[in-house]
Amino acid sequence: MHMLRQYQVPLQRYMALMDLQERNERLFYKLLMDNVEELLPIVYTPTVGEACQKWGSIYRRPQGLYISLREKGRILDVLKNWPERNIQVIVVTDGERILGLGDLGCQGMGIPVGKLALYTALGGVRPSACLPVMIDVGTNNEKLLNDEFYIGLRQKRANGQEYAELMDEFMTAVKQNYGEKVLIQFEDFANHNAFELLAKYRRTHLVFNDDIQGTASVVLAGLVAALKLVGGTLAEHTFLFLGAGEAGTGIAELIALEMSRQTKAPLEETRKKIWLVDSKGLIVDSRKESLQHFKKPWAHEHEHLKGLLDAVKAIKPTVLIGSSGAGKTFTKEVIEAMTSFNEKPVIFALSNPTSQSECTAEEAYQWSKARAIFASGSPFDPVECHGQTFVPGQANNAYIFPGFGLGLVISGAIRVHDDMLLAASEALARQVTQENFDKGLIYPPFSNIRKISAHIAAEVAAKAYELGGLATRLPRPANLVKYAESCMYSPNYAATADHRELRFFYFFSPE
Ligand SMILES: O=C([O-])CC(=O)C(=O)O
Ligand SMILES: [Mg+2]
Repeated sequence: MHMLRQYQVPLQRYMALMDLQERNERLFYKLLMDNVEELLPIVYTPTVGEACQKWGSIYRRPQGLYISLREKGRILDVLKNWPERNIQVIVVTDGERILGLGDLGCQGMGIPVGKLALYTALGGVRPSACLPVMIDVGTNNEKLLNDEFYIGLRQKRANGQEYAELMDEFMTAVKQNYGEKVLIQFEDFANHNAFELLAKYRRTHLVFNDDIQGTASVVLAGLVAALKLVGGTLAEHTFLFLGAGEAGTGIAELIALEMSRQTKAPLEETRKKIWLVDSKGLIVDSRKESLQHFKKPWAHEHEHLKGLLDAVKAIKPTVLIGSSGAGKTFTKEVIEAMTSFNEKPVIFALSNPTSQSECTAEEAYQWSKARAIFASGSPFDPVECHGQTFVPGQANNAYIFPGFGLGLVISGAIRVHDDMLLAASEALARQVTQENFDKGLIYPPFSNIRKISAHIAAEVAAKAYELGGLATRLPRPANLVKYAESCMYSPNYAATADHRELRFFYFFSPE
């Protein structure tokens, strides 16, 4: 840590950490686990975003498996080249929508690498059981296509049938090579592919879309916790989203589902409490014909309004959620409007990395006269405002996916069910202590994440057992929290450490 801290530039810390991961994986994880709050912003958002933007020019080692269009027809062979056989979690991207940074092509590999580092550090999945995959179908990013250090295919993105066939070959090969209990996490695909891939493979594979489902679960947990501070039930609140893509519609649907469970009202009714704004304005019934299918359920009766501010003034939401990937869109006027009709406006600026955040923590607290309940996707430092210190929450799917995946792995689950997302969400919300609430926190600190993940894993596994046939690890362990904890990788040197590491250890140790 002393050496890392001497680097002033976050990207240099990132590179030093990636070198350490290659050189001494165990020490890398020990460091990450013991200093999670300090190192998360390096290994993960925001720094990982910058790393992806510069991936080609900081490249040292592959770190994961690159599968390109040129391997079409041979993907199974390519998978067999990966040195580890016993894979439990794959994070795969095609790089088309990396965080809120857009199409970064092959350089998006940084995201699967970072997510899987968190699977191990925060969720306790063994490092050797994690496989980062980049499906390289080209990029539409001109700057990258002309960049001498770009490492991917220099062509425009394949789409349509060619794309679908490549993905299908990959999905089939994964199941053939690793069996049906391997978890495939889709990450940072563009909207037009993300929804389709999830719908297509959720019935045949163990798949989880982190941007749709993970984000939904973490935000619902934060909202449930926020209700303790603002009062009322979910159904008594009105929600407005800026951004109607994977995150926005995913969160909206999970909120509607939870409302429907609580009030017994049908989904079509509970959805009406939720409004979405996209790049063309408020989503309303008169736009229905031209809307993409995942936006249609949110086209309620209302006159069409073009801007966010007009929508805020007309809908008067109690909760405002930014999920558009576009930074600086929660302006002073928008936050002041939210504050004019809410005692405590709930404001979530979810887009990543920090540069794409809809507003900063400081802006949210200043413009709301310190009344906002604020959370963001990327971390912000505590803010001094009106003589008080506010610690913003980090509504990031990193709270959910490591524990969620662990729960699937330890129960031997073969499918993901929406009820598991609600269970994960409840488990996370339950981990917020009175002490946290007293400080205005709606998420527990990341320093407790291993314990939080064990609880999430236990609830997800419990659901898998409850939902008959989804869990294949039998018999069901009696105490699932203890069982989850006992399964978690820890970076200690055990007596059975492999020879290479032992040699390394003895050579350098003074004894
Ligand atoms: O990676 C993150 O920090 C959260 C996420 O999934 C995204 O922004 O796409
Ligand atoms: Mg993502």
